[in-house]
Amino acid sequence: MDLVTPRNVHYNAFYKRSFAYYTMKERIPVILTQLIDNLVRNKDKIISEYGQGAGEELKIVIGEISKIKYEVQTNKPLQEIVSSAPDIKIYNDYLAKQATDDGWPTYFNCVWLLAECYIYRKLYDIFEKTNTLKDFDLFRYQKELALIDSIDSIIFMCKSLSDMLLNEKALYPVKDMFIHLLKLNLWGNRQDLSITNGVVNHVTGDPMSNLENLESYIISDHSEDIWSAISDPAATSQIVDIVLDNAAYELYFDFCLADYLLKNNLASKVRFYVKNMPWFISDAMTRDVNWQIKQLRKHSNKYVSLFGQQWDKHFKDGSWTVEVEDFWTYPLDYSYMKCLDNKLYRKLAEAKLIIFKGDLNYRKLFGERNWDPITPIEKALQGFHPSKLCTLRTVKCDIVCGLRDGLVEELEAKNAQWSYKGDYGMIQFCEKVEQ
Ligand SMILES: O=P(O)(O)OC[C@H]1O[C@](O)(CO)[C@@H](O)[C@@H]1O
Ligand SMILES: [Mn+2]
Repeated sequence: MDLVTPRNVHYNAFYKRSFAYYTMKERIPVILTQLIDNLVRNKDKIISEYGQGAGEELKIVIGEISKIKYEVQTNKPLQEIVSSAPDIKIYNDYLAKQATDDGWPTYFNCVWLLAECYIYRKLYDIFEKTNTLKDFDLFRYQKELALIDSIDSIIFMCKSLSDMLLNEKALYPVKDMFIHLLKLNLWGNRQDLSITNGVVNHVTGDPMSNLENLESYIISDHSEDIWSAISDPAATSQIVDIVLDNAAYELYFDFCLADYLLKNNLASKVRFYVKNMPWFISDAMTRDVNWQIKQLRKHSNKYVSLFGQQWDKHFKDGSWTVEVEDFWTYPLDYSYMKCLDNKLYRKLAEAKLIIFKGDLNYRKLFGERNWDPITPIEKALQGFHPSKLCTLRTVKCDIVCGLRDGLVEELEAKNAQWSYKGDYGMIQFCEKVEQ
């Protein structure tokens, strides 16, 4: 039995020495069990909001989630999804494409990205098929709790940034502060809820004070190149696109970075791309963005509420927008975008810089293959070059590229599972490559 994913091949839970295997074997069953527990625990709350009929439908929903768990644990084939939702054809066609002479893909013998996305898509499908719970976001309570549980750190940050972002007093040279904010933003990605299997961490302390200690954990740092791109006086576009990842703590830092871009004329418009369905537990949807702005705006701490008001204004006057696109919840890596969603590809091409947040975006950018870690980023993007782009990602799985020769071996010698916990960060940049 092969244990290790061959070079350049897609990750797949078939290879036991991979995070894909660990995800299917250990993480997904725990995540699904916790989901069921949460639904049972919040049953009364859900019924009070969605009506009596929701009580009966919750039982069906719970049965369906248990069925997915059973099918993962017994390595069943990923069946076609029966639904008229427009993205389902993409799923079913891609599933059919993965079928081999050995048969249909199964959870433990399938491209990892497809298997994991399929589970989240199936979960949404269960709710879509109800009468009363179509709009219910099964991860909503966890996302909301995540903001409440990180508010201490957010208060610290709002106070520290108030001179610069509320009163427009320069504290540092523009470039230095941009790079600080980039790094704070990177570490915000540690707080995703799927790596903790849905458990919300209490985040405390001043994030600024820890920044220096974390410097040695950044294993690839192209901050200088990102600065050059964002401050390029010859740039013809003043749009910056942020392909969001997680709501709550991470989203707070996305707002800080975006505000800084506006304040310093590094952008005149920031477009935030959200998910169109509940996704990988903590990923931000439109509702999460609106809810978060509202919570900040009405917070009792004066700095927090001033920021909330300012950001609300950015959305109201159109300098910030929330963009909903279907592609982000397809089971496909980004090399498919140009062909499959050329409109989105061209939209991204309007940006001066595209910022991709988080681990899942990293997997999708680089095709989720077992690259030699020194593979140049340009190559690993496999033709995805809509504009200048960067990724801010804490490492939560084995996919890496663009690293210095020998680095991964050094990290592995320290801890064989160095890449699994989000301890390390990567800030990588790629120029637009003309094709
Ligand atoms: O929120 P992020 O940073 O995309 O992280 C979530 C990802 O990390 C993992 O836990 C490991 O890659 C995946 O399950 C998931 O894709
Ligand atoms: Mn996420």
